[in-house]
Amino acid sequence: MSPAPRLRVRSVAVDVTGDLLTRIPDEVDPREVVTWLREGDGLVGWGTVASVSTSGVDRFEDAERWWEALRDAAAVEDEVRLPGSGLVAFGSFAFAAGSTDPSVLTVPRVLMGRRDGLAWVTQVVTEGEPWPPDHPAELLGRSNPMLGTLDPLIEAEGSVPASAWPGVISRAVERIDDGEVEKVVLARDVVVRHREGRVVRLAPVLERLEKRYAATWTFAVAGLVGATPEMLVRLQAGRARSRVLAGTIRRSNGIPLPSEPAQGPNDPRLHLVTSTKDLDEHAFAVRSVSAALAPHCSELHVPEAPYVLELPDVYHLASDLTGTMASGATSLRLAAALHPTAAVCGTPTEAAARVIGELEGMDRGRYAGPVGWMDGSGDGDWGIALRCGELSADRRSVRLFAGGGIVAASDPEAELAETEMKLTAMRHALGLLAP
Ligand SMILES: C=C(O[C@H]1C=CC=C(C(=O)O)[C@@H]1O)C(=O)O
Repeated sequence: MSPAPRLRVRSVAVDVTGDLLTRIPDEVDPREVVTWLREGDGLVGWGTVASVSTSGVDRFEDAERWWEALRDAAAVEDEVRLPGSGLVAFGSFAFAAGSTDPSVLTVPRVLMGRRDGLAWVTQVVTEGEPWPPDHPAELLGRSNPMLGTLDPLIEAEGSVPASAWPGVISRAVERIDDGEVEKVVLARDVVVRHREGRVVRLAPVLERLEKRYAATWTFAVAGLVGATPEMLVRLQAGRARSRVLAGTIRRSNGIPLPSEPAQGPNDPRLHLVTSTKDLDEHAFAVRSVSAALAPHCSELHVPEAPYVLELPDVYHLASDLTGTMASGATSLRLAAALHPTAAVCGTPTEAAARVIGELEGMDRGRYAGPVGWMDGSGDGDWGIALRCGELSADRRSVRLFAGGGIVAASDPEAELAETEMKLTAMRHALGLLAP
């Protein structure tokens, strides 16, 4: 593991209107773009001033140790003092300890933030490096004229062809019937390439995700890009929150949000909240999150019943858990304690992870792992990397992922359809589907 450098950090309040994504310069390496956005607020940055790669079972602890050393050595001038100002690291962690894809914590050179009408720019240099010549506000005067232009892409099958997916699900249902697991979450991938073999630009993809999926967290970290509706854990001023999702039904049509009026007995939302299969799937996920959060909290509120979260393509069963922290753990440590929840792995966890390894036929990489950011106080947001794709090392292709929770009552064809619905977010953002 590389030693942590000494950093100088300054955050300055600025005026900014419009989309933060328009400020990402086109010449920036797409794997160095970092984003965490929701409804226009959040963080957008680029460049790498310091980063660490970790792997294996200690990937979280090693990253946290590096972060502590970096933070302790950094000289920070922060006139903003909001969550996300000052020294901030973005992170993305592999789903499995055995993954060949490294986990990453990275500190961007430039980070723009906006929160409740206040905006700021953070710049970071290493000790001995000069500050960039431009005033931070000048960064905000620029906008990328190529942002609306999508790259021409083509899609190919991933590790397991779609036609073979129902067979994989049937094998999972057999393992459930045999009593090996109660629930297992299985995922598949598809690969998207630049038609002309060029680098895939991420900023236009992020812009489309942010516009269409306003209720999700649009993220980019080290080439992993997506719009996740699931918050693994948010830690802010001693309060921990988690949004648990599991249980999905397709929206009947593309009626725009906000909430459609009830459509009577055929309303898919009604079907979802009364479906034993989905409620069971959801209950496993809530139990796994509350069991992992409870040891860190003096008080934990777990809702008795889920609500329906509405996204443009699907409805999910959702539960928001809130707790008062007692352990003093950082947001990253909490994310490590919670990962993998039964929303992305299964129940019991170890047996489900084994079944995933045997049936999926692929390395998930950082899909379904924690993704997010943390500031110098340890507060931060860690989502679960869903509805996402990972840019290849040569930046010319993106692997998209989608999965679903399998329980005894799961229907293999319906599970294939569910992964197709979940792939819609990235396919749309990449321009593979009509608007
Ligand atoms: C595993 C995924 O979704 C999870 C999150 C919400 C609903 C899920 C479900 O209903 O199966 C999954 O647990 C995915 O999007 O790839």
